[in-house]
Amino acid sequence: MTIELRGLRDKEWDAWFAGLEWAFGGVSKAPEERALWQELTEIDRSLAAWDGDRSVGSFSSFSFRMTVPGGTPVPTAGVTMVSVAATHRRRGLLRRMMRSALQGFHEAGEPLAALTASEQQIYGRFGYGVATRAMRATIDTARVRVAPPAGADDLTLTVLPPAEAAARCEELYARLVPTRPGMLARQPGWEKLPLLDPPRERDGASELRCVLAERDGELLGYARYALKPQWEATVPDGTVLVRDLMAAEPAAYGALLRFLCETDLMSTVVLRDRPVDDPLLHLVSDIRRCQLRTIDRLHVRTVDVGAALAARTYAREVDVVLAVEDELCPWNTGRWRLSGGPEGAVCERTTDPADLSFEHVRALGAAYLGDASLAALAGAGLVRELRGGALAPAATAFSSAVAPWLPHGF
Ligand SMILES: CC(=O)SCCNC(=O)CCNC(=O)[C@H](O)C(C)(C)COP(=O)(O)OP(=O)(O)OC[C@H]1O[C@@H](n2cnc3c(N)ncnc32)[C@H](O)[C@@H]1OP(=O)(O)O
Repeated sequence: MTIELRGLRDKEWDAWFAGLEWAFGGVSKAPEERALWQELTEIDRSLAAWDGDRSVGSFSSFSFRMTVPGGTPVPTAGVTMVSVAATHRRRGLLRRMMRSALQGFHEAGEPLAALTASEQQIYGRFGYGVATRAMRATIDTARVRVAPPAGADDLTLTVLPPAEAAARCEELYARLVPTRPGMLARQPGWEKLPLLDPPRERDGASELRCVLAERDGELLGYARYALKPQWEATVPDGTVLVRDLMAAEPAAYGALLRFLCETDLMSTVVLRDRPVDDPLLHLVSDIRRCQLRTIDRLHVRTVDVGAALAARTYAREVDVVLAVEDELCPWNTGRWRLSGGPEGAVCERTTDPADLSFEHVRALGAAYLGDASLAALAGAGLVRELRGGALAPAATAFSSAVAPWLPHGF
């Protein structure tokens, strides 16, 4: 039977989203979360696959602006809500939707696409590389101390319901977005995402709380967290579950981490979605008792190689010819001269011989925000040095002083 692929219509959203929920295990989202995803869905960027009157595939994207090295926000298609019904899987439906979407992003002038994946192994074949990683720390606070931060004496900490502080937290978040490649500027509606706290999903934990760090009334950091009390016989053994922690200065960061780690009756603090260069690595007394784990987070695809490479800056002067092969986005295939440095760059087609070859376009996505080093990618055979001496300076140029980071999925 022929599967019809077409744009989603408003009135079809429920059936379309129900198909997505079923593909993700069949548990419906809590009503408030479902309502938020409906509000956030950009209908005109959503694809639906129909087998007769049955919705058998979903695909959407958000019109994000992502911080790239240099701090500029760049239009980025945030691929999301991807599913194919179990009855129709592995017949190329996702590939069809992806091809059609990438063509659309290209025509709309969005040089980048990005996603957070349900399974890491799905998207490399479509040219997405792992561009940011997320660190999780499970801190044994009975053994681990956080040193008192310098400059924190005049900070005030206040705990209150997250909704009461939401507007001020969003303001601080917006100030921090340009400071890390990978961060996404939040559009209207997105500020509700970190506040979602459906009671049925708390699994024995408290409702969310927000702790603010302020100096003379100025907000310098915040953390949103829940407490999960537990007792081992008569010994308190609770957990602090940290949803997010953002700080504009080291003293505020240190004060918040110390506050969370010193919560009475709690013996574990779990921080998820931290950058891989999180300051906690240097503040805790015993890193081995923090059970660090790193996973892939943001997968990035260069939809338009020339525009994408020209949109970021480079850590040092670079003048290099890159050879790219791109089956899914054939407009990228060819040779590109990238020249520029810390102030900006241009990237144009050339017929000059290539210095570096990207054996798979996903390597370009992995290196784009500065997380994966070109040298490491070359070590894995994904980048090839065609002119001796070209790799090392290009690897330095692509690097980022701070680890790229996205503190949430979408
Ligand atoms: C950004 C996001 O929204 S992430 C969410 C992704 N969705 C889910 O995980 C929900 C559950 N899974 C599904 O709905 C489906 O299995 C999907 C969407 C992942 C895949 O859809 P399909 O239509 O089966 O994929 P399609 O047939 O186009 O496969 C294309 C290729 O990807 C491979 N592939 C697809 N899914 C997977 C997977 N989960 N693991 C490994 N390989 C996969 C296929 O084998 C095929 O490989 P090939 O190019 O070598 O032939």
